[in-house]
Amino acid sequence: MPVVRVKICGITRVEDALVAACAGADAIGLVFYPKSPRAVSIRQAREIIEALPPFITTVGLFVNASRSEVEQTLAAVPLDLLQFHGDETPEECGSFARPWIKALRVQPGMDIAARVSAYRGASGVLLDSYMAGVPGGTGHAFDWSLIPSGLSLPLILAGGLTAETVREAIARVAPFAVDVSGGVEMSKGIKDAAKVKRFVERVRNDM
Ligand SMILES: O=C(O)c1ccccc1NCC(=O)[C@H](O)[C@H](O)COP(=O)(O)O
Repeated sequence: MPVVRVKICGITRVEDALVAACAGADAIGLVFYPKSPRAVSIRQAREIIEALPPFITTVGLFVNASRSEVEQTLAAVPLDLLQFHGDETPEECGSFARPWIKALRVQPGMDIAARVSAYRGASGVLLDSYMAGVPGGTGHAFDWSLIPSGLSLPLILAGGLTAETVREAIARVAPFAVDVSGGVEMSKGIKDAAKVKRFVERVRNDM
């Protein structure tokens, strides 16, 4: 069975980043979207990244941010990968000389394969739940049967995953990686160490 990578998104505290790293997560997500309850400042982001051990990918998440906002963040924070979670075009996403992934929010009737193909410069595509007025971190799953097979980019599955559902999700969707936020929290932006550990264990199929 191929290894499924794990990203723990919406990290706001050094201790939660360390829990994720020690649990075996491959990546952490830092939300640079001021309206999010999980938003981090430049200073917070730097402190979190400086505390990390090596080999953990740091992902900066943006929602329709201006070019200068992204550039200022990149100049101050050592991010490995950008995640665009809004209406950014492929050209905008690819204009920062940094690897990037694009989040798409799945709705019935959407031509997922065509939307994914449009972002061909991406390192991967993250499929997330659609909820009107909420750009991400909804805590809700979407209908995985809508995902076509043979997508042209590595698939990162997100949306309402928990330790209880992630094995079924992997079995049904066979993603390259899974992404979780709300399912490993005790409150918005505050991760629950036991849930983080359990989630990663379940992905690794250790328990
Ligand atoms: O977390 C947020 O508040 C957020 C706000 C705006 C855009 C994206 C956001 N989060 C993205 C994620 O945390 C995940 O990539 C994904 O949406 C899964 O979240 P969840 O359903 O809570 O597991």
